[in-house]
Amino acid sequence: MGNTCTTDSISISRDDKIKDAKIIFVVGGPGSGKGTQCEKIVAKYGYTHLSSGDLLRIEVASGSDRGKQLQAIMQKGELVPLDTVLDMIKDAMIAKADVSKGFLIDGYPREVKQGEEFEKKIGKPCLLLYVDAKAETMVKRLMKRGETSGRSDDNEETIKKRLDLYYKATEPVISFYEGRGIVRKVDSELPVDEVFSQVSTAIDALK
Ligand SMILES: Nc1ncnc2c1ncn2[C@H]1C[C@H](O)[C@@H](COP(=O)(O)OP(=O)(O)OP(=O)(O)O)O1
Ligand SMILES: Nc1ncnc2c1ncn2[C@H]1C[C@H](O)[C@@H](COP(=O)(O)O)O1
Ligand SMILES: [Mg+2]
Repeated sequence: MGNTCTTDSISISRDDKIKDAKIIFVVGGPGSGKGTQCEKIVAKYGYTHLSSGDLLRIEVASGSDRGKQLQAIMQKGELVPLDTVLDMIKDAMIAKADVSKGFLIDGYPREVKQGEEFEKKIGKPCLLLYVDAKAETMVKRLMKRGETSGRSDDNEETIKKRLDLYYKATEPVISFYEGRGIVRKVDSELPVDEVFSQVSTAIDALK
């Protein structure tokens, strides 16, 4: 049997390890505050934070050929191929499955197709946290972050492309999951702790 890890007495497929995992999608525009809120969720609830952007940047930092290709795409503010990012998330989930209380999937899905493929290959989310902020606020935050982040996409030209793509490709994801009744919107114009209070209410309401 492929894709299997064997112990002394039982065989557990890699997919089985995450099939019943608690999954929370964290979606919002670039610079809306997804990563900031995820850090606070980790501290309070002990969930595992997996940011698709961070996973991609790790690959870029490795200097691999694949990392170089990814860097070129991200620098332009475009989306990397679906299979690449989904495989990275799945591998990271499996690696943490034995110790994880639940997964925060930050920055994914970026388009409806990504959500559909995630559900086919991994499982269904129980909540979509929608971190909402105005375009103007997001641009200001990213320009400020760009002074120290070292992120090659935190510059005016790429920020504009990331924002355009967010409105075109990612906002439909929110409508898609609203149809399922699992979207909880938080107002990320507010100070971080006030946003987190709304986030906590949404998480505490989960069974
Ligand atoms: N509620 C807030 N009020 C003020 N500043 C905030 C707030 N939330 C986040 N920030 C700051 C922290 C960062 O410097 C910047 C972007 O936040 P961050 O959490 O990194 O966004 P993000 O993860 O959604 O962006 P990206 O999509 O680019 O990864 O804004
Ligand atoms: N889910 C994703 N699909 C395609 N491309 C992605 C995804 N998550 C991140 N990326 C690429 C494209 C983004 O502009 C950069 C940075 O992501 P971020 O969430 O802002 O850290 O990575
Ligand atoms: Mg982030």
